[in-house]
Amino acid sequence: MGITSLFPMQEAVFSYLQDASAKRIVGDVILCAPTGSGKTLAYALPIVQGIIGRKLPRLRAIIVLPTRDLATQVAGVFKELTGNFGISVALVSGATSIVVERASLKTAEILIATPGRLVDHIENGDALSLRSVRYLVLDESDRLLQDEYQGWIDYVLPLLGTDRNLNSKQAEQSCRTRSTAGIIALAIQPEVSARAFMRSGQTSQESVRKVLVSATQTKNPKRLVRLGLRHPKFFEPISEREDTSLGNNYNIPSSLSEKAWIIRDAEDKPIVLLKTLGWITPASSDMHNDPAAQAVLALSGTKLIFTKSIQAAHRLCRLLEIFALLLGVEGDVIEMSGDLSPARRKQVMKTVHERKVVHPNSTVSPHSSRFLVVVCSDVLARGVDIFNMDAVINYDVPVHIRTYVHRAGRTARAGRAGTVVTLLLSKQAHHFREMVRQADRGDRKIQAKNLGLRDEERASFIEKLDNALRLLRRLISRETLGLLSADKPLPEYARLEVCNLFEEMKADGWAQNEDATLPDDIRKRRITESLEPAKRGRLDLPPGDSPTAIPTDGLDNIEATAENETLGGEDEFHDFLFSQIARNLLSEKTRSFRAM
Ligand SMILES: Nc1ncnc2c1ncn2[C@@H]1O[C@H](COP(=O)(O)OP(=O)(O)OP(=O)(O)O)[C@@H](O)[C@H]1O
Repeated sequence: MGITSLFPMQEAVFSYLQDASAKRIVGDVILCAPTGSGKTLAYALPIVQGIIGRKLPRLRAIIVLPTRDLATQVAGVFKELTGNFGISVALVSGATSIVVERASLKTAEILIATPGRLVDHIENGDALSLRSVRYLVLDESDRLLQDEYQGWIDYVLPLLGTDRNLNSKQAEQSCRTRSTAGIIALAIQPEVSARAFMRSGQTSQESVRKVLVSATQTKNPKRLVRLGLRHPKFFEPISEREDTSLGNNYNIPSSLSEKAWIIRDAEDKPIVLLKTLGWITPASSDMHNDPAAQAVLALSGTKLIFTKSIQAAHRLCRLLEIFALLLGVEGDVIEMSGDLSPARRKQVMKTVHERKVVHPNSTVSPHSSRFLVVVCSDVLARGVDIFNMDAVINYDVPVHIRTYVHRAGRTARAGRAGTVVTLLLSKQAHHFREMVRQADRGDRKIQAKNLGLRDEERASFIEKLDNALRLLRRLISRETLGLLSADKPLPEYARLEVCNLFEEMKADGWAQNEDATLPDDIRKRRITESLEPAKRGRLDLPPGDSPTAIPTDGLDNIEATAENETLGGEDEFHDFLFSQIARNLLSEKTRSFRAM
């Protein structure tokens, strides 16, 4: 693991939990610390410490995470920590068959689970005794407390620390009643009722400590109350602000540099992205005056590009694959989204962690000077720990500040430097500014710049972009018709088509690398094709391919995203309720990690 000392936040949480366990102090924990600040170890260490030396192997801790990928990641951390102590860690997330999972439950002392799979195992009466459970951790708690997941809480909570023969239907019923009563009481008379509510109904869970972990803790009282927290202890970073009663719920690492490029014309967006990636550079004479020149990130290294949907990620990935060939840049572009098969996702994650090349037709071996660009949907936005991520680019603006915080948090982890760049259309800039302002981030600033293309630049590049988009359209169209696998790297025929654009691009000086040549496999194939027209005909696209609509920036309709970005009235109501609870109940709140 290579960790020599603990971060202050980890020390604070560790010593509190150790002390509280030793003295049998009742109290749950709410940990709200920046992305990449080591929250996993903060709760994992005290849990493991508490189990070491226990003679009877029993299930002592359940850690719940919202996705399979995150559960797998956290299970890895626990396995590393417990390796030398013979503590059994089980993972139930659907990553392996239910039979294999069931077998692992028999001896499990620490269980890492996704909510659905956890309920499945309990419902099926699998070898899962919850009687000795002492910790319930909700990692990414705000996500786990969202509506679509809440069923699992109602189901699991009443069973913790009890014999499992408690009728689950009864338990569910009692919990529902309690929650509804609680929220109504809070709304009417926050101070008195909520205290009484939090004290009540804890009979079955007295011995279970709940730990809520996120960089963006929920402020929604309805969601918090149903957990029946007891004397919650808040851990959050020191705030300079006077009014800290609500705490800073959106934590950004201090080593993160935040930028936003405002783009006037939607169709310039892909070109601005290429510039930001350092794939195309402005003429050297412009370097001092052109803001784009200062905007460019280092070409090498690993970057993560977020798009608004699975489809958008796929299109952008394809487009970048095409441009990587056209511009002769040395690196790899890969896609990561929920649409990929589990095997492919695993392979991509391995690649990202190891920074290796996965494309079978990639000819260059892994090297630090080669870049790796991962284009993804929000599947990678939360919790995923990628050690060597140099920058995050929001190609599509995030629709909520929470999403912004988590996406940005994939870089600048564990005190390292990192950059997040958000590409904004002029129309979106106002909303984005408002969203950031409402997040109440103290003195943090996002460096914003207008970043258009000069007319001559646009004139010279737009034709290449059009050609690339035409090729992209045909690719997508073939995938839609089921003639191509969207799960594979750029197919052969598309790479051949790229040849036709390549020389043109190079002649016009757009190639990032002056000496760029086509990869050998394409060059050889191209010569063969030109000698054998019959064969070439087979590779060409059918004439009837219908183009897929690619509006505005040439990729998708961005304006639709901007319109969806509003904070609902319900959120405001919950914010109000939460503020009441926070002021009235949580006076024990820890204001700094050190001042415990
Ligand atoms: N004390 C430490 N010293 C050095 N590195 C550490 C330390 N603790 C944790 N790390 C490393 O910091 C990285 C981030 O840790 P972790 O994934 O727990 O962050 P997190 O706070 O949960 O982030 P997120 O909110 O994004 O989920 C990991 O690679 C981890 O190994």
